[in-house]
Amino acid sequence: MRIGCPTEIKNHEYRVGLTPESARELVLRGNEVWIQSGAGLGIGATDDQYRAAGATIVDGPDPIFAECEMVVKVKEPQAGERAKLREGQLLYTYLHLAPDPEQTADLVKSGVTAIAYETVTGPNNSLPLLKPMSQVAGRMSIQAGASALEKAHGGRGVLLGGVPGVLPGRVMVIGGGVVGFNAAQMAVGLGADVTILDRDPEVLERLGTHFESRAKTRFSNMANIEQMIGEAELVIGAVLIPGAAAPKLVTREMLPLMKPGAVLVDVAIDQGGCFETSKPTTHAEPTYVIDNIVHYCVANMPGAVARTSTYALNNVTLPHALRMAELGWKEALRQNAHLAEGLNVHAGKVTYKAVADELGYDYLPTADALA
Ligand SMILES: NC(=O)C1=CN([C@@H]2O[C@H](COP(=O)(O)OP(=O)(O)OC[C@H]3O[C@@H](n4cnc5c(N)ncnc54)[C@H](O)[C@@H]3O)[C@@H](O)[C@H]2O)C=CC1
Ligand SMILES: CC(=O)C(=O)O
Ligand SMILES: [Mg+2]
Repeated sequence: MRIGCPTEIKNHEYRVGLTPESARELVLRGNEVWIQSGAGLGIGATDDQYRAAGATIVDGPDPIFAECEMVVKVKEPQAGERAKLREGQLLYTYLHLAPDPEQTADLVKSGVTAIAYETVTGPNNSLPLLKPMSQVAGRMSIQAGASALEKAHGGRGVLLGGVPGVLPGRVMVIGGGVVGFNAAQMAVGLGADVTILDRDPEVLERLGTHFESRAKTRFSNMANIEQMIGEAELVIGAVLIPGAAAPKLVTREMLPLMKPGAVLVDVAIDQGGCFETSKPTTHAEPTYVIDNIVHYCVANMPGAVARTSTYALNNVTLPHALRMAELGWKEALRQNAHLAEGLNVHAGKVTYKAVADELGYDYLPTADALA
């Protein structure tokens, strides 16, 4: 199969879909790999490293979109990229369609077959192609929040760990999955006063067993969120209903309950955000202030630590890419029900139920798309 990897063009996105090492694995199995010149520079990978791996370097993205059967990326295709997608082409990347009607309409119109990393499943309801980026974003969320809490950045002027004689800052993590767990780990490590809220009793139990007395857990409901929001210096939004738009758990009316200069970090912004006042920001301008509350809502947080993130992402995306290259996407999805969960759009139809429901499309079950 001919597989192409263009340079990412989203604001401050430095990751790349294929590392030179991944390109080599694909080439070793008889595939042709085309890499846009410069695509790897954000992780320090040169064109020569890709050439040494057996890849072909091409100028600009056009040859890749025009002539490759599978396009491997990181972030959702931007408008200019979507215009280049073709019927029968396979797109393998993060999509986050539920909060993104424009992207969904363009993908449907293009006829492309699109597999979203974030809805590919694994055993025990896990999301293995989202997990490494959630680990990165969860850890980064505390760094980002700590920085936003500094006075010069609009924050309350609180050091999360406190100092001897002064209490630490209070961190409230809403959603105790991969992002929430990693955020809590970092916050606990800094010495902050940490509470994690989730609505899944098994998740709460796991967190309680892991953190013991180093972090508190609490059931997530409106009463508890409303009561705790007034005490927190830093609130991390880390909920997910797979494939669906995030529920709004902190409303605009709740902001006056918060301490002036407190910080909201909405990691769930890629699924539309779990705070009513969240809107996507970029690494160039990551924060804004509403009602004295600092909001950080960067939708591609892992792009800032591109090297770590790209290698972590390739570790989990490559095995499926190799199988789709070997078997063709249809047969690979027939043989692997977890990968089949990744199919979001095919030949002009939405094939992921939560996306179809959210955006009002007819839903084509994946089984029908594979028939
Ligand atoms: N902004 C960024 O750069 C990045 C964003 N993300 C996003 O972060 C979000 C979280 O991802 P993961 O932690 O991997 O998901 P996950 O599935 O591991 O965890 C989500 C947790 O939210 C909980 N939850 C659902 N509804 C809730 C509610 N009403 N109250 C409290 N908890 C609730 C679930 O029980 C689950 O434990 C996703 O939207 C993901 O796409 C992930 C990586 C990077
Ligand atoms: C998951 C996601 O949105 C990211 O890694 O950018
Ligand atoms: Mg997006």
